[in-house]
Amino acid sequence: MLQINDLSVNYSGKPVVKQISMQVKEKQIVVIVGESGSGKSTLLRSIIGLLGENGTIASGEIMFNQWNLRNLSYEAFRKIRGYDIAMVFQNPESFFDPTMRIEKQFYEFMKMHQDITKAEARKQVLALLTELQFGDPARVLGSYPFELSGGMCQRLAIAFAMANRPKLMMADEPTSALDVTVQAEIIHLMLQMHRQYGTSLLFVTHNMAIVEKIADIVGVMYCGRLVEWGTKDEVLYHARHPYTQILLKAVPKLGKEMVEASVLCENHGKAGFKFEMTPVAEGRNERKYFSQTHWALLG
Ligand SMILES: Nc1ncnc2c1ncn2[C@@H]1O[C@H](COP(=O)(O)OP(=O)(O)OP(=O)(O)O)[C@@H](O)[C@H]1O
Repeated sequence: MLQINDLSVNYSGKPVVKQISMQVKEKQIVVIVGESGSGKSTLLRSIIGLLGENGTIASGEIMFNQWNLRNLSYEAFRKIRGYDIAMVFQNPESFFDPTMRIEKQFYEFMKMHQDITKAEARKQVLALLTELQFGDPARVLGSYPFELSGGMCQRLAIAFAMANRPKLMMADEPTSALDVTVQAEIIHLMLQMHRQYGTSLLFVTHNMAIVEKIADIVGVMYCGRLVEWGTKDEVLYHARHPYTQILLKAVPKLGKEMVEASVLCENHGKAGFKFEMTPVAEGRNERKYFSQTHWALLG
């Protein structure tokens, strides 16, 4: 679905993303990790065509289905953005227009891509929010962004991104500005979208717990390069690049002193998340131990 070949990106002539090749297949979840400043956000922004004034694609191609996104006109790109490819950003509050009620913002967005009436948009959005277990969707639609919490705004931003049922949803650290319980809710919501609609996800995070929880494929960026690429198990348990090995070692140590957490995340929505902490016995299955412990770091 998304195929990137030999992509290099500069800011004011300075290389920031260097010769990256990667792909996201249908219904796949790809997670990109890497140190701060390694170019993760720039990679996502170049895909969606939002590099800003001083950013340029120096070489390479970005194929999305039949389109080479580099060659598209502004108008053609605008049609794909928000319809076939959607993006969720880090700070939910800045995503919405503070002067407009949420309902109007959904309508304005949806009518950019669909021939739709206000009433039909409202019906569809109410159905979507109900499906996503928003309590009192009508009240949410009637609110201004400042009347909603950061977590609610981010969940809405995801619903917003899903309003046109994109094939690919990209998310740039969508949880880092939120508290840990809400972080878990956001991940749960994205997984729900993925399962329900088969939406592919391309996700940037610093949080290895999220990698362990959701990734099919993991890419590791270092100094603008994609230095590791493979299935989650390949990267987490058989990392080849020294940077990945260091990154994994830097994750809070898995020792006897750590606790295991049973995360009842599938029950989320009604009762919220619960973390049940019990001591870990020595010799326990390492994979399960890793997964649950790290996921617990979210909470
Ligand atoms: N608009 C810009 N103009 C000039 N340099 C920029 C711009 N945006 C980012 N950079 C620089 O490009 C490099 C890559 O930034 P980018 O935000 O893509 O990294 P990142 O891996 O997403 O980092 P983080 O994890 O901290 O968000 C950094 O050195 C950053 O300072």
